[in-house]
Amino acid sequence: MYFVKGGNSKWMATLVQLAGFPILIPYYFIIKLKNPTAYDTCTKPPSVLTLTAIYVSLGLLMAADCFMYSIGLQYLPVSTYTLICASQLAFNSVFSFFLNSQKFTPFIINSLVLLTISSVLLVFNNESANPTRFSKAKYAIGFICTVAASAGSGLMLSLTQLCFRKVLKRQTFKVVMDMVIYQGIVATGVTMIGFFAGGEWKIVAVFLFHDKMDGIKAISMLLAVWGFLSYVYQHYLDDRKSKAENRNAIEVSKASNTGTSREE
Ligand SMILES: Nc1ncnc2[nH]cnc12
Repeated sequence: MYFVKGGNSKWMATLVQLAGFPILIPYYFIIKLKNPTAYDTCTKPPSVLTLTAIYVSLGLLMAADCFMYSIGLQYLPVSTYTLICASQLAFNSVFSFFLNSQKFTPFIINSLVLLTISSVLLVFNNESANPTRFSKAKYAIGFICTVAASAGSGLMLSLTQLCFRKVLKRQTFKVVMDMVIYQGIVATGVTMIGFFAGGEWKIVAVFLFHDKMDGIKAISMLLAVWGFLSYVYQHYLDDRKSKAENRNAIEVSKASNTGTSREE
């Protein structure tokens, strides 16, 4: 809406993607008062230097990512942009495979194939996509930036998970909230510097947008939704399996306890 109605500041568009994190701060303290054990940890935390390095690098990655999303939003129609963004699931799976040993099951592969096809279809669809607003070159820049941003999102999530596993070694409420808030502070701070240093002060308010939906976009959207559902279904199966395994483990441990007490 902002760009369609004449807004021109990429920094401003980036800022609105990032600046919402303070809404979590009251929740952070309310939970602390209500449930102090959510903050308990047994292991020694990493040094301040290590934590700072993690928050700053992930914060910078997040700011760069949102800036590229802003370029994509500026040069692409919203439906095209949104469909390309669906590829972040695929990127997330690939990075999770390499960084966090996530497995590729048939449902995940199905999801990846569909999401990739759905995004690739859009490359051939730039004729009808908002023909008057931007040139082919800008469409290409928007496309590349949105794909790069989607890859960046997948990378960022996988790196965050890697940090939780290998460096922070915990996933308590506090550790997760610290990550979200400090990463948000770094990303918002960097973006504000860019906004003021770049001199992009003038903001045009916008209220409405209209975006055409044609045949290829509809098919692309269908594939993206199908791919996404496949991905969600795999997670549902994983969740069910892990719950069943937990139940079995509890039953086995109960049975072995009963056996031991009878022998005694
Ligand atoms: N994951 C994401 N997808 C699309 N746009 C975004 N802006 C910030 N994060 C985003």
